[in-house]
Amino acid sequence: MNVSLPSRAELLIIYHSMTGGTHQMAQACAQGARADPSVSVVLKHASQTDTDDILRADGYVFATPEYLGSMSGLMKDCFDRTYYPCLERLQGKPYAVMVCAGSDGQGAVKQIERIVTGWRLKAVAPPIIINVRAQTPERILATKQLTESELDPCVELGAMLGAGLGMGMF
Ligand SMILES: Cc1cc2nc3c(=O)[nH]c(=O)nc-3n(C[C@H](O)[C@H](O)[C@H](O)COP(=O)(O)O)c2cc1C
Repeated sequence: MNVSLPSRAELLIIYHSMTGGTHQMAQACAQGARADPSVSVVLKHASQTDTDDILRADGYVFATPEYLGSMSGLMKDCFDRTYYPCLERLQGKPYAVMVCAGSDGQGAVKQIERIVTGWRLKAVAPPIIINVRAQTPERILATKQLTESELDPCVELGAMLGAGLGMGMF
């Protein structure tokens, strides 16, 4: 007899990072979400994320660095490749945004919010921006090491999304 188990809700965390900060944020978020074993958590680099990944998921975290006042080029490339194939097919799914920035971060948040408004996604948490206080070329290009307390909000965001998806709350 074939017994098909109900499929687990999936949280897709899409990230890009050049000097490590956003990657750590995305990993912390995944760690928080994995506290709920009923949810499948997929952590994917933006360059490896395609339309099928996005269509399959039940909720999203978009994690990007802020570069030159906007999201990173590879994160934008991910939206460029998937925006129209996913249009009208994601209505009402929950999302959150995380940005790692040198001193600002608002530009990247605004851009992502505009794009996913087109997808009719539903924001379920305020954006998280971590500022690494990097404003000289040396500090900007240095590998980032975020502290546990800086990353705590990312873990909490993941836990909230994981629990919410697990319970079918969104
Ligand atoms: C080309 C470039 C442009 C940047 N522009 C901005 C910016 O407009 N605003 C800002 O707050 N930080 C800016 N930064 C700083 C980065 O956001 C910061 O270094 C952050 O750690 C990047 O995330 P990552 O460590 O995940 O790569 C810039 C960094 C680079 C390399």
